[in-house]
Amino acid sequence: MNSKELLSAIPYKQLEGALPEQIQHMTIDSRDIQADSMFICIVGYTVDGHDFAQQAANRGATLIVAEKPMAIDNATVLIVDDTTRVLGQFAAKFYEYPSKLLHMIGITGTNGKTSVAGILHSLLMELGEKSALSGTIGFNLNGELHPSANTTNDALTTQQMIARARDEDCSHMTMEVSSHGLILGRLAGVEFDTAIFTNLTHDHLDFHGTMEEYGHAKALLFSQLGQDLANQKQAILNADDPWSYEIAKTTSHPVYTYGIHNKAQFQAKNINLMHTGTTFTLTCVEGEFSVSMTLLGEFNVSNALAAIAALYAEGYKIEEILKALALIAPVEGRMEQIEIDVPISMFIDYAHTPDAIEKAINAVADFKTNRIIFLVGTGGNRDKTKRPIMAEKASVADYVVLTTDDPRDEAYDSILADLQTGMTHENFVCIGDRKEAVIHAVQQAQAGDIIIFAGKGHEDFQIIGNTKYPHSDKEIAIQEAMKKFR
Ligand SMILES: CC(=O)N[C@H]1[C@@H](OP(=O)(O)OP(=O)(O)OC[C@H]2O[C@@H](n3ccc(=O)[nH]c3=O)[C@H](O)[C@@H]2O)O[C@H](CO)[C@@H](O)[C@@H]1O[C@H](C)C(=O)N[C@@H](C)C(=O)N[C@H](CCC(=O)O)C(=O)O
Ligand SMILES: Nc1ncnc2c1ncn2[C@@H]1O[C@H](COP(=O)(O)OP(=O)(O)OP(=O)(O)O)[C@@H](O)[C@H]1O
Repeated sequence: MNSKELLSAIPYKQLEGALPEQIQHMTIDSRDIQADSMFICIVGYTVDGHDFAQQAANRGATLIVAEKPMAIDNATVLIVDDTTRVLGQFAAKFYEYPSKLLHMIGITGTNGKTSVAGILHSLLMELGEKSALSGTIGFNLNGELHPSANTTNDALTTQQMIARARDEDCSHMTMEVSSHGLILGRLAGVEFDTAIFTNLTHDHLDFHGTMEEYGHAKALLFSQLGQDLANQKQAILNADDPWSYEIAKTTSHPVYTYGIHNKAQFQAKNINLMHTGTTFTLTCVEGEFSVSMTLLGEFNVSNALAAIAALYAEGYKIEEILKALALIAPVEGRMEQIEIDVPISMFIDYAHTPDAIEKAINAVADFKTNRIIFLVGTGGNRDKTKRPIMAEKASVADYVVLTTDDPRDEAYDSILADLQTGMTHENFVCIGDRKEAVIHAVQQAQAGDIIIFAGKGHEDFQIIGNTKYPHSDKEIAIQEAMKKFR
Protein backbone atom coordinates (compact mmCIF):
# COMPACT_ATOMS: atom_id res chain seq x y z
CA MET A 1 0.00 0.00 0.00
CA ASN A 2 1.16 3.53 -0.68
CA SER A 3 2.56 4.71 2.64
CA LYS A 4 1.08 8.24 2.39
CA GLU A 5 -2.34 6.68 1.98
CA LEU A 6 -1.69 4.36 4.91
CA LEU A 7 -0.62 7.26 7.13
CA SER A 8 -3.86 9.08 6.38
CA ALA A 9 -5.43 6.55 8.81
CA ILE A 10 -4.04 8.56 11.74
CA PRO A 11 -4.32 12.30 12.27
CA TYR A 12 -1.42 13.41 14.48
CA LYS A 13 2.12 12.25 13.91
CA GLN A 14 5.73 13.32 13.67
CA LEU A 15 8.06 11.87 11.06
CA GLU A 16 11.82 11.54 11.46
CA GLY A 17 13.29 10.73 8.03
CA ALA A 18 11.83 10.23 4.57
CA LEU A 19 8.68 8.24 4.20
CA PRO A 20 9.26 4.99 2.25
CA GLU A 21 7.04 4.85 -0.84
CA GLN A 22 5.33 1.55 -0.11
CA ILE A 23 4.45 -0.53 2.93
CA GLN A 24 3.95 -4.15 1.94
CA HIS A 25 3.81 -5.78 5.36
CA MET A 26 2.91 -4.75 8.88
CA THR A 27 4.09 -6.39 12.10
CA ILE A 28 4.49 -5.89 15.86
CA ASP A 29 7.14 -8.60 16.11
CA SER A 30 10.77 -7.91 15.14
CA ARG A 31 11.16 -11.62 14.35
CA ASP A 32 8.56 -11.39 11.61
CA ILE A 33 10.01 -8.77 9.23
CA GLN A 34 9.58 -8.94 5.45
CA ALA A 35 10.51 -6.56 2.61
CA ASP A 36 9.07 -3.04 3.09
CA SER A 37 7.76 -3.84 6.57
CA MET A 38 6.27 -1.35 8.98
CA PHE A 39 7.26 -2.35 12.54
CA ILE A 40 5.03 -1.01 15.30
CA CYS A 41 6.69 -0.91 18.74
CA ILE A 42 4.29 -2.12 21.44
CA VAL A 43 5.05 -1.68 25.14
CA GLY A 44 4.23 -5.15 26.43
CA TYR A 45 3.74 -6.69 29.88
CA THR A 46 7.01 -8.61 29.51
CA VAL A 47 9.25 -6.53 27.21
CA ASP A 48 9.14 -3.20 25.36
CA GLY A 49 8.85 -3.52 21.58
CA HIS A 50 10.87 -0.26 21.25
CA ASP A 51 13.93 -2.26 22.36
CA PHE A 52 13.63 -4.33 19.18
CA ALA A 53 13.29 -1.42 16.73
CA GLN A 54 16.91 -1.49 15.55
CA GLN A 55 16.75 -5.27 15.19
CA ALA A 56 13.61 -4.84 13.05
CA ALA A 57 15.38 -2.23 10.87
CA ASN A 58 18.41 -4.51 10.49
CA ARG A 59 16.07 -7.20 9.23
CA GLY A 60 14.57 -4.88 6.62
CA ALA A 61 11.81 -2.83 8.27
CA THR A 62 11.71 0.57 6.53
CA LEU A 63 9.23 2.35 8.81
CA ILE A 64 9.28 2.12 12.61
CA VAL A 65 6.22 3.37 14.53
CA ALA A 66 7.24 4.41 18.04
CA GLU A 67 6.06 6.45 21.03
CA LYS A 68 9.37 8.31 21.42
CA PRO A 69 12.15 9.66 19.21
CA MET A 70 14.76 7.00 18.43
CA ALA A 71 17.91 7.06 16.32
CA ILE A 72 17.45 4.04 14.09
CA ASP A 73 19.86 3.26 11.24
CA ASN A 74 18.32 2.53 7.84
CA ALA A 75 14.69 3.20 8.79
CA THR A 76 12.36 6.16 9.20
CA VAL A 77 10.69 6.66 12.58
CA LEU A 78 7.07 7.73 12.88
CA ILE A 79 6.25 9.04 16.35
CA VAL A 80 2.71 8.74 17.70
CA ASP A 81 1.20 9.14 21.19
CA ASP A 82 0.02 5.58 21.61
CA THR A 83 1.24 2.75 19.37
CA THR A 84 -1.36 0.27 20.62
CA ARG A 85 -4.14 2.69 19.64
CA VAL A 86 -2.80 3.38 16.12
CA LEU A 87 -2.14 -0.32 15.54
CA GLY A 88 -5.85 -1.01 15.03
CA GLN A 89 -6.28 2.07 12.83
CA PHE A 90 -3.32 1.12 10.62
CA ALA A 91 -4.26 -2.56 10.47
CA ALA A 92 -7.89 -1.87 9.51
CA LYS A 93 -6.77 0.56 6.77
CA PHE A 94 -3.98 -1.74 5.50
CA TYR A 95 -6.41 -4.66 5.11
CA GLU A 96 -9.10 -2.34 3.65
CA TYR A 97 -11.61 -2.58 6.49
CA PRO A 98 -12.41 -6.27 5.88
CA SER A 99 -15.09 -6.56 8.58
CA LYS A 100 -17.40 -4.34 6.51
CA LEU A 101 -17.68 -7.12 3.93
CA LEU A 102 -18.64 -9.93 6.30
CA HIS A 103 -21.49 -10.46 8.70
CA MET A 104 -19.53 -10.14 11.96
CA ILE A 105 -20.88 -11.77 15.12
CA GLY A 106 -19.19 -10.95 18.44
CA ILE A 107 -19.85 -12.92 21.62
CA THR A 108 -18.89 -11.72 25.07
CA GLY A 109 -19.58 -12.91 28.63
CA THR A 110 -17.77 -14.75 31.40
CA ASN A 111 -18.85 -18.24 30.34
CA GLY A 112 -20.21 -19.59 27.12
CA LYS A 113 -18.29 -17.56 24.52
CA THR A 114 -16.55 -20.60 22.97
CA SER A 115 -19.74 -22.65 23.20
CA VAL A 116 -22.01 -20.06 21.55
CA ALA A 117 -19.36 -19.25 18.93
CA GLY A 118 -18.90 -22.97 18.16
CA ILE A 119 -22.66 -23.55 17.95
CA LEU A 120 -23.12 -20.56 15.62
CA HIS A 121 -20.21 -21.54 13.40
CA SER A 122 -21.53 -25.12 13.06
CA LEU A 123 -25.08 -23.87 12.42
CA LEU A 124 -23.88 -21.48 9.72
CA MET A 125 -21.97 -24.27 8.01
CA GLU A 126 -25.07 -26.53 8.20
CA LEU A 127 -27.09 -23.67 6.71
CA GLY A 128 -24.72 -23.66 3.75
CA GLU A 129 -22.70 -20.55 4.62
CA LYS A 130 -18.93 -20.17 4.40
CA SER A 131 -17.95 -19.26 7.92
CA ALA A 132 -14.88 -18.32 9.95
CA LEU A 133 -14.50 -18.52 13.71
CA SER A 134 -11.92 -17.10 16.09
CA GLY A 135 -11.59 -17.71 19.80
CA THR A 136 -10.03 -19.78 22.54
CA ILE A 137 -9.84 -22.92 20.40
CA GLY A 138 -8.09 -21.07 17.54
CA PHE A 139 -8.92 -19.59 14.15
CA ASN A 140 -11.20 -21.86 12.14
CA LEU A 141 -11.37 -20.89 8.49
CA ASN A 142 -13.92 -22.97 6.62
CA GLY A 143 -13.24 -26.01 8.77
CA GLU A 144 -9.43 -25.68 8.90
CA LEU A 145 -8.09 -24.87 12.39
CA HIS A 146 -5.09 -22.55 12.93
CA PRO A 147 -3.68 -21.98 16.43
CA SER A 148 -3.95 -18.54 18.03
CA ALA A 149 -2.32 -17.00 21.12
CA ASN A 150 -5.42 -15.41 22.67
CA THR A 151 -9.18 -15.69 22.85
CA THR A 152 -9.25 -12.22 21.30
CA ASN A 153 -5.98 -11.53 19.51
CA ASP A 154 -4.09 -8.24 19.13
CA ALA A 155 -5.59 -5.70 16.72
CA LEU A 156 -3.24 -6.61 13.87
CA THR A 157 -3.82 -10.38 14.06
CA THR A 158 -7.55 -9.69 14.35
CA GLN A 159 -7.62 -7.66 11.12
CA GLN A 160 -5.42 -10.26 9.40
CA MET A 161 -7.83 -13.07 10.34
CA ILE A 162 -10.85 -11.12 9.12
CA ALA A 163 -9.04 -10.28 5.87
CA ARG A 164 -8.27 -13.98 5.35
CA ALA A 165 -11.93 -14.83 5.94
CA ARG A 166 -12.94 -12.15 3.41
CA ASP A 167 -10.38 -13.41 0.86
CA GLU A 168 -11.78 -16.95 1.27
CA ASP A 169 -15.25 -15.56 0.48
CA CYS A 170 -16.68 -16.28 3.92
CA SER A 171 -20.08 -14.69 4.44
CA HIS A 172 -19.75 -14.74 8.25
CA MET A 173 -17.16 -14.48 10.93
CA THR A 174 -17.96 -15.34 14.52
CA MET A 175 -15.57 -13.95 17.13
CA GLU A 176 -15.19 -14.57 20.84
CA VAL A 177 -14.70 -11.18 22.41
CA SER A 178 -12.87 -11.19 25.73
CA SER A 179 -13.04 -8.33 28.22
CA HIS A 180 -9.23 -8.06 27.94
CA GLY A 181 -9.64 -7.68 24.18
CA LEU A 182 -12.18 -4.88 24.60
CA ILE A 183 -10.19 -2.95 27.22
CA LEU A 184 -6.87 -3.35 25.39
CA GLY A 185 -8.27 -2.13 22.05
CA ARG A 186 -7.73 -5.44 20.23
CA LEU A 187 -11.07 -4.98 18.40
CA ALA A 188 -10.35 -1.53 17.00
CA GLY A 189 -11.81 -1.24 13.51
CA VAL A 190 -13.98 -4.34 13.78
CA GLU A 191 -17.48 -3.51 12.61
CA PHE A 192 -19.80 -5.99 14.32
CA ASP A 193 -23.30 -6.64 13.00
CA THR A 194 -24.48 -8.85 15.85
CA ALA A 195 -23.32 -8.64 19.46
CA ILE A 196 -24.22 -11.40 21.93
CA PHE A 197 -23.97 -11.36 25.73
CA THR A 198 -23.97 -14.64 27.65
CA ASN A 199 -23.48 -13.76 31.33
CA LEU A 200 -21.32 -11.94 33.85
CA THR A 201 -20.02 -13.83 36.87
CA HIS A 202 -16.85 -13.87 38.95
CA ASP A 203 -13.61 -14.09 36.92
CA HIS A 204 -10.59 -12.01 35.88
CA LEU A 205 -10.85 -9.66 38.88
CA ASP A 206 -7.03 -9.55 38.98
CA PHE A 207 -7.28 -7.57 35.72
CA HIS A 208 -10.55 -5.63 36.10
CA GLY A 209 -10.52 -5.00 39.86
CA THR A 210 -14.30 -4.97 40.44
CA MET A 211 -17.35 -6.62 38.89
CA GLU A 212 -18.55 -3.13 37.83
CA GLU A 213 -15.38 -2.52 35.82
CA TYR A 214 -15.60 -6.03 34.38
CA GLY A 215 -19.24 -5.42 33.38
CA HIS A 216 -18.39 -2.09 31.75
CA ALA A 217 -15.66 -3.80 29.74
CA LYS A 218 -18.17 -6.32 28.37
CA ALA A 219 -20.64 -3.54 27.58
CA LEU A 220 -18.10 -1.92 25.23
CA LEU A 221 -18.93 -4.50 22.58
CA PHE A 222 -22.50 -3.19 22.51
CA SER A 223 -21.70 0.51 22.55
CA GLN A 224 -19.29 -0.18 19.67
CA LEU A 225 -22.24 -1.24 17.48
CA GLY A 226 -22.52 2.51 16.86
CA GLN A 227 -25.49 4.80 16.30
CA ASP A 228 -26.19 4.28 12.59
CA LEU A 229 -29.63 2.68 12.71
CA ALA A 230 -29.81 2.57 8.90
CA ASN A 231 -27.25 -0.21 9.24
CA GLN A 232 -29.11 -3.32 10.45
CA LYS A 233 -27.42 -4.49 13.64
CA GLN A 234 -28.65 -6.35 16.68
CA ALA A 235 -27.89 -7.02 20.33
CA ILE A 236 -28.72 -10.46 21.71
CA LEU A 237 -29.07 -10.41 25.50
CA ASN A 238 -29.58 -13.01 28.19
CA ALA A 239 -32.77 -12.19 30.12
CA ASP A 240 -31.59 -14.46 32.96
CA ASP A 241 -28.58 -12.23 33.69
CA PRO A 242 -29.26 -8.87 35.40
CA TRP A 243 -26.30 -7.26 33.58
CA SER A 244 -28.29 -7.49 30.34
CA TYR A 245 -30.45 -4.61 31.50
CA GLU A 246 -27.37 -2.39 31.91
CA ILE A 247 -25.96 -3.52 28.59
CA ALA A 248 -29.24 -2.78 26.79
CA LYS A 249 -28.75 0.89 27.74
CA THR A 250 -25.47 1.05 25.83
CA THR A 251 -26.98 0.44 22.40
CA SER A 252 -29.78 1.96 20.30
CA HIS A 253 -29.96 -1.08 18.03
CA PRO A 254 -32.77 -3.66 18.33
CA VAL A 255 -32.46 -5.96 21.32
CA TYR A 256 -33.47 -9.63 21.18
CA THR A 257 -33.71 -11.45 24.51
CA TYR A 258 -33.35 -15.13 25.32
CA GLY A 259 -33.82 -16.97 28.58
CA ILE A 260 -34.90 -19.96 30.60
CA HIS A 261 -35.94 -18.53 33.97
CA ASN A 262 -37.00 -14.95 33.15
CA LYS A 263 -39.46 -13.85 30.50
CA ALA A 264 -37.71 -13.53 27.13
CA GLN A 265 -38.51 -13.28 23.42
CA PHE A 266 -36.78 -16.65 22.86
CA GLN A 267 -37.79 -18.78 25.82
CA ALA A 268 -37.04 -22.41 26.63
CA LYS A 269 -39.37 -24.52 28.75
CA ASN A 270 -39.98 -28.24 29.41
CA ILE A 271 -36.25 -28.84 29.40
CA ASN A 272 -35.26 -32.51 29.46
CA LEU A 273 -31.57 -33.10 30.22
CA MET A 274 -30.45 -36.57 29.17
CA HIS A 275 -27.21 -38.50 28.93
CA THR A 276 -27.41 -38.47 25.15
CA GLY A 277 -28.66 -34.94 24.56
CA THR A 278 -31.28 -32.36 25.45
CA THR A 279 -34.81 -31.55 24.38
CA PHE A 280 -36.89 -28.46 25.13
CA THR A 281 -39.79 -26.37 23.88
CA LEU A 282 -38.90 -23.05 22.28
CA THR A 283 -41.46 -20.27 22.49
CA CYS A 284 -40.97 -17.19 20.36
CA VAL A 285 -42.96 -14.78 18.21
CA GLU A 286 -43.18 -17.46 15.46
CA GLY A 287 -44.89 -19.95 17.81
CA GLU A 288 -43.87 -23.04 19.77
CA PHE A 289 -41.27 -25.49 18.53
CA SER A 290 -39.85 -28.79 19.81
CA VAL A 291 -36.08 -28.66 19.91
CA SER A 292 -33.70 -31.60 20.10
CA MET A 293 -29.90 -31.37 20.24
CA THR A 294 -26.88 -33.46 21.22
CA LEU A 295 -25.50 -30.65 23.43
CA LEU A 296 -25.66 -31.42 27.15
CA GLY A 297 -26.65 -29.33 30.16
CA GLU A 298 -29.00 -26.47 30.90
CA PHE A 299 -26.25 -23.96 30.17
CA ASN A 300 -26.17 -25.26 26.61
CA VAL A 301 -29.92 -24.60 26.30
CA SER A 302 -29.08 -20.98 27.11
CA ASN A 303 -26.19 -21.03 24.60
CA ALA A 304 -28.38 -22.59 21.91
CA LEU A 305 -31.10 -19.95 22.52
CA ALA A 306 -28.50 -17.20 22.03
CA ALA A 307 -27.45 -18.74 18.71
CA ILE A 308 -31.08 -19.24 17.59
CA ALA A 309 -31.94 -15.61 18.42
CA ALA A 310 -28.85 -14.31 16.58
CA LEU A 311 -29.64 -16.22 13.39
CA TYR A 312 -33.34 -15.36 13.55
CA ALA A 313 -32.44 -11.67 13.94
CA GLU A 314 -30.36 -11.98 10.79
CA GLY A 315 -33.28 -13.39 8.83
CA TYR A 316 -33.00 -17.19 8.99
CA LYS A 317 -36.23 -19.20 9.46
CA ILE A 318 -36.69 -20.85 12.86
CA GLU A 319 -37.47 -24.23 11.26
CA GLU A 320 -34.19 -24.16 9.30
CA ILE A 321 -32.17 -23.15 12.37
CA LEU A 322 -33.68 -25.94 14.50
CA LYS A 323 -33.13 -28.54 11.77
CA ALA A 324 -29.45 -27.56 11.70
CA LEU A 325 -29.24 -27.52 15.53
CA ALA A 326 -30.35 -31.16 15.68
CA LEU A 327 -27.39 -32.12 13.49
CA ILE A 328 -24.45 -30.32 15.09
CA ALA A 329 -21.90 -32.01 17.37
CA PRO A 330 -21.01 -30.77 20.88
CA VAL A 331 -18.29 -28.14 21.09
CA GLU A 332 -14.88 -29.69 21.80
CA GLY A 333 -14.06 -29.92 25.52
CA ARG A 334 -17.37 -28.40 26.65
CA MET A 335 -19.33 -31.19 28.44
CA GLU A 336 -17.88 -33.50 25.83
CA GLN A 337 -18.53 -37.13 26.68
CA ILE A 338 -15.57 -39.50 26.33
CA GLU A 339 -16.80 -42.22 24.03
CA ILE A 340 -15.45 -45.42 25.59
CA ASP A 341 -17.15 -48.65 26.56
CA VAL A 342 -16.66 -48.76 30.35
CA PRO A 343 -19.26 -48.84 33.17
CA ILE A 344 -18.57 -45.22 34.21
CA SER A 345 -19.38 -41.98 32.31
CA MET A 346 -16.63 -39.42 31.80
CA PHE A 347 -16.95 -35.83 30.59
CA ILE A 348 -14.30 -33.31 29.61
CA ASP A 349 -15.27 -29.74 30.44
CA TYR A 350 -13.67 -26.29 30.52
CA ALA A 351 -15.33 -24.98 33.69
CA HIS A 352 -12.84 -22.74 35.52
CA THR A 353 -15.13 -20.17 37.12
CA PRO A 354 -17.50 -20.68 40.08
CA ASP A 355 -20.61 -20.28 37.90
CA ALA A 356 -19.35 -22.67 35.22
CA ILE A 357 -18.56 -25.30 37.88
CA GLU A 358 -22.10 -25.06 39.26
CA LYS A 359 -23.53 -25.35 35.74
CA ALA A 360 -21.29 -28.29 34.79
CA ILE A 361 -22.34 -30.33 37.85
CA ASN A 362 -26.02 -29.45 37.27
CA ALA A 363 -25.67 -30.66 33.69
CA VAL A 364 -25.31 -34.28 34.84
CA ALA A 365 -27.41 -34.17 38.03
CA ASP A 366 -30.65 -35.13 36.26
CA PHE A 367 -29.32 -38.45 34.99
CA LYS A 368 -26.94 -39.44 37.77
CA THR A 369 -27.54 -42.94 39.13
CA ASN A 370 -24.53 -43.13 41.42
CA ARG A 371 -21.84 -40.63 42.51
CA ILE A 372 -20.57 -37.51 40.72
CA ILE A 373 -16.78 -37.24 40.97
CA PHE A 374 -15.62 -33.74 40.10
CA LEU A 375 -12.00 -32.92 39.31
CA VAL A 376 -11.13 -29.26 39.20
CA GLY A 377 -8.01 -27.14 39.25
CA THR A 378 -7.21 -23.49 38.99
CA GLY A 379 -4.43 -21.54 37.31
CA GLY A 380 -1.45 -20.08 39.11
CA ASN A 381 -0.62 -16.34 39.25
CA ARG A 382 -4.15 -15.25 38.25
CA ASP A 383 -7.39 -14.24 40.07
CA LYS A 384 -6.97 -15.91 43.47
CA THR A 385 -10.23 -14.60 44.94
CA LYS A 386 -12.28 -17.06 42.89
CA ARG A 387 -10.51 -20.16 44.26
CA PRO A 388 -12.49 -20.84 47.48
CA ILE A 389 -15.76 -20.09 45.64
CA MET A 390 -14.81 -22.58 42.93
CA ALA A 391 -14.26 -25.27 45.60
CA GLU A 392 -17.51 -24.35 47.33
CA LYS A 393 -19.41 -24.86 44.07
CA ALA A 394 -17.51 -28.12 43.44
CA SER A 395 -18.62 -29.37 46.89
CA VAL A 396 -22.03 -30.20 45.36
CA ALA A 397 -20.31 -33.25 43.85
CA ASP A 398 -20.07 -36.41 45.96
CA TYR A 399 -16.29 -36.61 45.70
CA VAL A 400 -13.96 -33.79 44.66
CA VAL A 401 -10.40 -33.96 43.38
CA LEU A 402 -8.73 -30.56 43.81
CA THR A 403 -5.76 -30.03 41.55
CA THR A 404 -4.08 -27.41 39.34
CA ASP A 405 -4.84 -26.16 35.85
CA ASP A 406 -1.88 -24.12 34.51
CA PRO A 407 0.13 -23.60 37.72
CA ARG A 408 2.61 -21.27 35.98
CA ASP A 409 5.09 -20.02 38.64
CA GLU A 410 2.88 -20.72 41.64
CA ALA A 411 3.56 -23.68 43.93
CA TYR A 412 0.96 -26.51 43.96
CA ASP A 413 0.54 -26.12 47.73
CA SER A 414 -0.32 -22.43 47.48
CA ILE A 415 -3.04 -23.10 44.88
CA LEU A 416 -4.46 -26.08 46.77
CA ALA A 417 -4.46 -24.24 50.11
CA ASP A 418 -6.66 -21.49 48.63
CA LEU A 419 -8.98 -23.98 46.97
CA GLN A 420 -9.57 -26.23 49.96
CA THR A 421 -10.72 -23.41 52.24
CA GLY A 422 -13.93 -23.33 50.19
CA MET A 423 -14.82 -27.06 50.51
CA THR A 424 -18.02 -27.67 52.45
CA HIS A 425 -17.50 -31.42 53.05
CA GLU A 426 -14.64 -33.81 53.73
CA ASN A 427 -14.97 -36.04 50.66
CA PHE A 428 -12.12 -34.52 48.76
CA VAL A 429 -8.46 -34.94 48.07
CA CYS A 430 -5.73 -32.46 47.05
CA ILE A 431 -3.29 -33.64 44.37
CA GLY A 432 -1.18 -30.89 42.76
CA ASP A 433 0.11 -32.93 39.83
CA ARG A 434 -2.80 -32.94 37.36
CA LYS A 435 -1.87 -36.23 35.71
CA GLU A 436 -1.85 -38.00 39.09
CA ALA A 437 -5.13 -36.26 39.95
CA VAL A 438 -6.84 -37.57 36.79
CA ILE A 439 -5.53 -41.09 37.49
CA HIS A 440 -6.79 -40.87 41.08
CA ALA A 441 -10.27 -39.77 39.95
CA VAL A 442 -10.58 -42.78 37.64
CA GLN A 443 -9.22 -45.17 40.29
CA GLN A 444 -11.86 -43.95 42.74
CA ALA A 445 -14.73 -44.49 40.32
CA GLN A 446 -17.15 -47.39 40.65
CA ALA A 447 -19.67 -48.67 38.09
CA GLY A 448 -22.41 -46.07 37.52
CA ASP A 449 -20.29 -43.09 38.61
CA ILE A 450 -19.93 -39.95 36.52
CA ILE A 451 -16.58 -38.14 36.41
CA ILE A 452 -16.23 -34.57 35.17
CA PHE A 453 -12.68 -33.43 34.43
CA ALA A 454 -13.00 -29.65 34.53
CA GLY A 455 -10.78 -26.74 33.60
CA LYS A 456 -8.66 -27.90 30.67
CA GLY A 457 -11.37 -28.66 28.10
CA HIS A 458 -9.91 -28.92 24.58
CA GLU A 459 -6.39 -28.01 25.72
CA ASP A 460 -3.59 -30.52 25.12
CA PHE A 461 -0.98 -28.83 27.29
CA GLN A 462 -0.26 -27.60 30.80
CA ILE A 463 1.82 -24.50 31.54
CA ILE A 464 4.23 -25.15 34.40
CA GLY A 465 6.74 -22.34 35.00
CA ASN A 466 7.14 -20.81 31.55
CA THR A 467 7.02 -24.13 29.74
CA LYS A 468 4.11 -25.74 27.94
CA TYR A 469 4.11 -29.50 28.62
CA PRO A 470 1.91 -31.93 26.68
CA HIS A 471 -1.08 -32.91 28.81
CA SER A 472 -4.48 -34.32 27.90
CA ASP A 473 -7.07 -35.14 30.59
CA LYS A 474 -8.90 -37.16 27.96
CA GLU A 475 -5.95 -39.40 27.01
CA ILE A 476 -4.96 -40.05 30.62
CA ALA A 477 -8.57 -40.81 31.58
CA ILE A 478 -9.06 -43.22 28.68
CA GLN A 479 -5.82 -45.08 29.45
CA GLU A 480 -6.63 -45.39 33.14
CA ALA A 481 -10.26 -46.42 32.58
CA MET A 482 -9.18 -49.11 30.09
CA LYS A 483 -6.69 -50.44 32.65
CA LYS A 484 -9.23 -50.45 35.45
CA PHE A 485 -12.37 -51.70 33.73
CA ARG A 486 -11.24 -53.89 30.78
C1 LIG B 1 -0.89 -10.16 29.64
C2 LIG B 1 -1.21 -10.09 28.18
O1 LIG B 1 -2.31 -9.80 27.79
N1 LIG B 1 -0.23 -10.42 27.37
C3 LIG B 1 -0.42 -10.34 25.92
C4 LIG B 1 0.70 -9.50 25.34
O2 LIG B 1 1.90 -10.13 25.71
P1 LIG B 1 3.07 -9.25 26.30
O3 LIG B 1 2.58 -7.89 26.67
O4 LIG B 1 3.76 -10.06 27.36
O5 LIG B 1 4.04 -9.13 25.06
P2 LIG B 1 5.62 -8.94 25.19
O6 LIG B 1 6.28 -10.27 25.13
O7 LIG B 1 5.92 -8.03 26.33
O8 LIG B 1 5.97 -8.21 23.82
C5 LIG B 1 5.75 -6.80 23.61
C6 LIG B 1 5.99 -6.51 22.15
O9 LIG B 1 7.36 -6.77 21.83
C7 LIG B 1 7.43 -7.54 20.65
N2 LIG B 1 8.67 -8.31 20.60
C8 LIG B 1 8.99 -9.18 21.61
C9 LIG B 1 10.16 -9.94 21.51
C10 LIG B 1 11.01 -9.81 20.38
O10 LIG B 1 12.06 -10.44 20.22
N3 LIG B 1 10.64 -8.91 19.42
C11 LIG B 1 9.50 -8.17 19.51
O11 LIG B 1 9.22 -7.39 18.60
C12 LIG B 1 6.18 -8.43 20.72
O12 LIG B 1 5.83 -8.95 19.45
C13 LIG B 1 5.16 -7.42 21.26
O13 LIG B 1 4.62 -6.67 20.21
O14 LIG B 1 0.62 -9.47 23.93
C14 LIG B 1 0.64 -10.77 23.31
C15 LIG B 1 0.52 -10.55 21.79
O15 LIG B 1 -0.61 -9.78 21.49
C16 LIG B 1 -0.53 -11.63 23.83
O16 LIG B 1 -0.51 -12.90 23.23
C17 LIG B 1 -0.38 -11.75 25.34
O17 LIG B 1 -1.45 -12.49 25.85
C18 LIG B 1 -1.08 -13.52 26.81
C19 LIG B 1 -0.76 -14.83 26.07
C20 LIG B 1 -2.20 -13.75 27.81
O18 LIG B 1 -2.18 -14.75 28.52
N4 LIG B 1 -3.16 -12.87 27.88
C21 LIG B 1 -4.35 -13.02 28.74
C22 LIG B 1 -4.29 -12.19 30.00
C23 LIG B 1 -5.53 -12.54 27.90
O19 LIG B 1 -5.42 -11.60 27.12
N5 LIG B 1 -6.64 -13.25 28.05
C24 LIG B 1 -7.84 -12.86 27.35
C25 LIG B 1 -9.06 -13.44 28.02
C26 LIG B 1 -9.24 -14.94 27.96
C27 LIG B 1 -10.47 -15.40 28.74
O20 LIG B 1 -11.57 -14.79 28.66
O21 LIG B 1 -10.33 -16.40 29.48
C28 LIG B 1 -7.71 -13.24 25.85
O22 LIG B 1 -8.42 -12.62 25.05
O23 LIG B 1 -6.92 -14.14 25.52
N1 LIG C 1 -23.96 -20.10 29.20
C1 LIG C 1 -23.19 -20.61 30.16
N2 LIG C 1 -23.39 -20.27 31.46
C2 LIG C 1 -22.65 -20.77 32.45
N3 LIG C 1 -21.65 -21.67 32.25
C3 LIG C 1 -21.39 -22.03 30.98
C4 LIG C 1 -22.13 -21.52 29.87
N4 LIG C 1 -21.64 -22.07 28.74
C5 LIG C 1 -20.63 -22.86 29.10
N5 LIG C 1 -20.48 -22.86 30.45
C6 LIG C 1 -19.48 -23.57 31.29
O1 LIG C 1 -18.28 -22.81 31.16
C7 LIG C 1 -17.24 -23.60 30.59
C8 LIG C 1 -16.49 -22.77 29.59
O2 LIG C 1 -17.36 -22.56 28.47
P1 LIG C 1 -16.87 -21.75 27.23
O3 LIG C 1 -15.51 -22.21 26.86
O4 LIG C 1 -17.93 -21.80 26.21
O5 LIG C 1 -16.79 -20.30 27.88
P2 LIG C 1 -15.83 -19.11 27.49
O6 LIG C 1 -16.60 -17.89 27.80
O7 LIG C 1 -15.35 -19.25 26.10
O8 LIG C 1 -14.62 -19.30 28.49
P3 LIG C 1 -13.10 -18.75 28.29
O9 LIG C 1 -13.18 -17.29 28.07
O10 LIG C 1 -12.47 -19.06 29.58
O11 LIG C 1 -12.53 -19.47 27.13
C9 LIG C 1 -17.94 -24.80 29.95
O12 LIG C 1 -17.08 -25.90 29.90
C10 LIG C 1 -19.13 -24.98 30.86
O13 LIG C 1 -18.76 -25.68 32.02
